[in-house]
Amino acid sequence: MQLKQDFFEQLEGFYSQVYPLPISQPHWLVWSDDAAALIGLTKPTDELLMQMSGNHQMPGASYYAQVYSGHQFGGYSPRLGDGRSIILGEAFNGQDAHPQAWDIALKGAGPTPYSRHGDGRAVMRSAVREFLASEALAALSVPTTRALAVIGSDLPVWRESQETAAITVRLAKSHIRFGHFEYFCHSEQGSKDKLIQLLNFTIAQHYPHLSQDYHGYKAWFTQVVKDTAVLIGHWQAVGFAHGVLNTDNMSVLGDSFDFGPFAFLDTFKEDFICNHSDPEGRYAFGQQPGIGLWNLQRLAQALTPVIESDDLVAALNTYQAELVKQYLLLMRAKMGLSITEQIANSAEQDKQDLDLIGRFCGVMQHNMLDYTNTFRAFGNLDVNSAKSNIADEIIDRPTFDAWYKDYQQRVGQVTDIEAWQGARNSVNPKYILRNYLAQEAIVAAEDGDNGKLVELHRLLTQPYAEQEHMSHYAQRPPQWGQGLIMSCSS
Ligand SMILES: Nc1ncnc2c1ncn2[C@@H]1O[C@H](COP(=O)(O)OP(=O)(O)OP(=O)(O)O)[C@@H](O)[C@H]1O
Ligand SMILES: [Mg+2]
Repeated sequence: MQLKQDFFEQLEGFYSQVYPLPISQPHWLVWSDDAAALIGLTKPTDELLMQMSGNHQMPGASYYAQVYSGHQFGGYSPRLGDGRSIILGEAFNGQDAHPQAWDIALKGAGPTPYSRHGDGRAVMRSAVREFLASEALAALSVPTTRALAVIGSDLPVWRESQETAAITVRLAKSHIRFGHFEYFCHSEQGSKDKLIQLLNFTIAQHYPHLSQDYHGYKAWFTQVVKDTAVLIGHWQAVGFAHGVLNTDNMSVLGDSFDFGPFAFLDTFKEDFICNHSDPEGRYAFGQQPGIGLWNLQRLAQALTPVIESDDLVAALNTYQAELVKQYLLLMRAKMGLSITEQIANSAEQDKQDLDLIGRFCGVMQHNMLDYTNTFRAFGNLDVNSAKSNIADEIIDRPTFDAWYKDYQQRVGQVTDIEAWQGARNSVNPKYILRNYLAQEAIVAAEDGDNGKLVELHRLLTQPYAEQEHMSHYAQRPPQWGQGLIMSCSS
């Protein structure tokens, strides 16, 4: 692993230098080999543990917290910033010819100038949830930040009751959020130069094919619109609810970012709310596409000193089509709706397929079916047969049967049924990070046994594989774990 310091060296005034406060009795709770490989690390050594828990200094690290603001639940917070996350620099695998650099951030490393009333810490349950969500989404090919490890400690922290602190070691291609641009537009008014400096840096680092001029800025914003649409298309298809889609939790790269009260759907419910602090459902599952656009509008507003309104609006107008395109691509694969060139270019076919998908979602909702398991059942479906075995639990049979007839007609006669089923199993996961599974792993870890956590992480790195003796992890939640709503306190 090697470290560079582009953000730190080139963007003075965009962060505060601050050192982690050491934690006592640090220990590795869980580690991701896959994430480690991204930056050329192989194993969790004792020295890395001391460095990433803030007990030893890491050679070449800079230690800083970035400043940003953001719209939270619709209202503008003029100054947020990393209140509990300290970035060490940009790490890369020195062996690669063209390495991707990843910021290393210690989330929960202690107070910073942006901590306001917070303690700068993260509790173990939230550090574990961030780790599992990052690595599970990555294994599902959903754009996301990554997590290298969780470091446990015996440091007490207070939330509703006493808990212990932990640190998630986060890897992100960038930590630049919509909120960074909002800060330099609204909170540091008159700092158009800084806005442009940040834009140029972002483009140079992450979009080197774009020019650092008006033409490039426009193209860049159009790309952010697209990447955000693609991200949300992924979430809607995989059944992921983020829970806190404030603009300070939106990465400009379109990666899933900041995992708090998120949930993967168990029972399909369009208006499912996973965040205890969101009784009105601003961030309910089905609201995410609209919220993605609302957040992009806030980013657009912050860019008005640099980009003409007409150009911003033109870019925003591409959002819906991009999202639908991505969603259709993924849903057609999940359901085995073939895509020929003719289909790919037919707006009428898009409409018909969206209707077919929507009717199926209606069936799932009405019959309270499990989202993941219902799609996984397409891998056993004899689609040539007039009788479907997708789900036994369907109560409203006539609606389903009518749907199934139309579905069969769209799919047509399948000649190689095994190949067709195999293709479904390669895109419909058997294992997802169900909230109750995370909860069971956390409770065991709080009792000093991280075995379940390690096993769950390993399982989720191969979500499409059958994995012998693991089928119990694919079960719907027991009663206590149904519709778990997480609190924001973390
Ligand atoms: N325990 C804490 N101490 C200090 N600041 C905190 C604490 N918890 C949250 N914050 C700050 O409150 C704001 C909103 O928190 P939010 O939960 O969105 O982010 P986060 O989970 O802390 O971090 P990130 O967005 O980097 O993943 C951020 O500025 C965050 O740094
Ligand atoms: Mg956040």
